[in-house]
Amino acid sequence: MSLSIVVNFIRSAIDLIAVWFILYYLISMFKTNMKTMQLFKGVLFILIVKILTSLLGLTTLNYLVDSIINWGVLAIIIIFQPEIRILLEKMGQTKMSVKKEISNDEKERLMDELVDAISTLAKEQTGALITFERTQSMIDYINTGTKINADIRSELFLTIFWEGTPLHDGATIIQGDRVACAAAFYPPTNKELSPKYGARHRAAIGISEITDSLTVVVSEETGTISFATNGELKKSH
Ligand SMILES: Nc1ncnc2c1ncn2[C@@H]1O[C@H](COP(=O)(O)OP(=O)(O)OP(=O)(O)O)[C@@H](O)[C@H]1O
Repeated sequence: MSLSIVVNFIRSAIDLIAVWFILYYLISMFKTNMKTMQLFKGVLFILIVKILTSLLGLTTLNYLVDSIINWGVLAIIIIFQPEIRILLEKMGQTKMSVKKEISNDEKERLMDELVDAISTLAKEQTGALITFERTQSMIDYINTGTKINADIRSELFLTIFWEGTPLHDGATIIQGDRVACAAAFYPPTNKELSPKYGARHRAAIGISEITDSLTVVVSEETGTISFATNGELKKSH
């Protein structure tokens, strides 16, 4: 008898700890993404209403909440398809396709090219958005732009972001030692930002909320260089 009580207690404890871990994991993944955080709050609200309507016996309201839940699941899957994919990728710790080894000399050359490009863009006040792919694949966003697959060269960035070219609108994505694309479109953030930040900075923060990438933004208005990662924008000094 007492053994079954102990077994039941252990079972309940494992159950609770597992739920706690799942919730903690989901919240820590969602907290940098306003869109998914709002969804999370919405789902929590509906669940609370569902529990209350069941407890209080409010049958009509309960029926309404049930319908919202049934259709809502389908709507969430459709609306949040990209986020769900990223979530599953993160859970499975899916890494990018096999990375090419880059020698130290080559890394140094790439750095010089990038520093040269970004400082020239800033000096000339040419607006730019350059994203570095990290562990999560950026392929969905590369597909929104024009594929380039070019070597990293300072002149290439100056050409891409020159206002006279159709490619200057949007973001350039770097995968390893290659410039994968130009003119990519990012979902902008919904965060409240200072009015001095427009669509370019919103796009940079937006992509950093849903991927682990790093984005460099050069402001056309001020020539300021900023970096967006993990849903945060930091100005360079
Ligand atoms: N969702 C987006 N994805 C990618 N690029 C975008 C997006 N929205 C805007 N851009 C880029 O930003 C440019 C407009 O920037 P805007 O002037 O509105 O932003 P800003 O944050 O005020 O930047 P700046 O300081 O350079 O003026 C567009 O021409 C386009 O190149």
